Amino acid sequence: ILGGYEARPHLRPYMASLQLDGQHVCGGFLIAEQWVLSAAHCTEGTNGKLFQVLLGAHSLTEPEPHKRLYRVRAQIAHPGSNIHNNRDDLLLLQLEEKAELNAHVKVLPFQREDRDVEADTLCEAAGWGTVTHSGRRPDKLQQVERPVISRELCNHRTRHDQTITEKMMCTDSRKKDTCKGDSGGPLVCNGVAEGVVTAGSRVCGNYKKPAIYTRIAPYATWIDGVMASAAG
Ligand SMILES: NCc1cccc(Nc2n[nH]c3ncnc(Nc4cccc(O)c4)c23)c1
Repeated sequence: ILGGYEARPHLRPYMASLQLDGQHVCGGFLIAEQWVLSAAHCTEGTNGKLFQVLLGAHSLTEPEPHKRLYRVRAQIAHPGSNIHNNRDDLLLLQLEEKAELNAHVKVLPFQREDRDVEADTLCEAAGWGTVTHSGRRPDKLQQVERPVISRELCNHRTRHDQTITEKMMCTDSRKKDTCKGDSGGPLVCNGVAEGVVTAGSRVCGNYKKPAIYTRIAPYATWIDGVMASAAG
């Protein structure tokens, strides 16, 4: 997160850190007791290795009550996701067991009504992604508030030039923005997860490249289907 600030500890008890060999790679969030939603692009370069999921954390390194690392039973990327574009950039992770819910570990509801969030709506992104252009990584969860911009503006030829589909949304990226390692985290508007951070052009903090999110509502049926079929 560029231009943000340290989150109030455990005020975002749904936040997950997707880790490989103890290293934060991507964000994610708890959508059900045994399921975390993140971004398919997060599996790039992981060589098919399964993530471990850190829940209940504020600091990535300090011991904290209710902080716990979960093994992953399955990672299911949306069938439409691919390395060449940002379309269908969603990843479902089934935890080895149900997460123990408490004050620091909670499920975040996601939007099921497929209607665009109005432009200028203030939403929040949070993550343990880089906090400087030189790539400094924070130990504690960061957050930033960003206004939604219209798809029309985001698709302008000087911005993302007609690549933003009706299954994506954008926020202004002037100075305050998501960045490397924030992918997979939720964009929360009025307490509901409306989008999942996708890297897009990978540019951070430049108003010419607004931040892009995969809207969740269009994928509610897919998400429910995967969770139902793997249940049991
Ligand atoms: N703001 C959109 C967004 C959301 C999520 C991730 C991203 N960026 C990135 N995702 N993956 C990356 N691998 C390498 N570099 C990256 N961005 C980068 C790194 C240093 C300085 C800088 O200005 C930008 C990214 C960008």
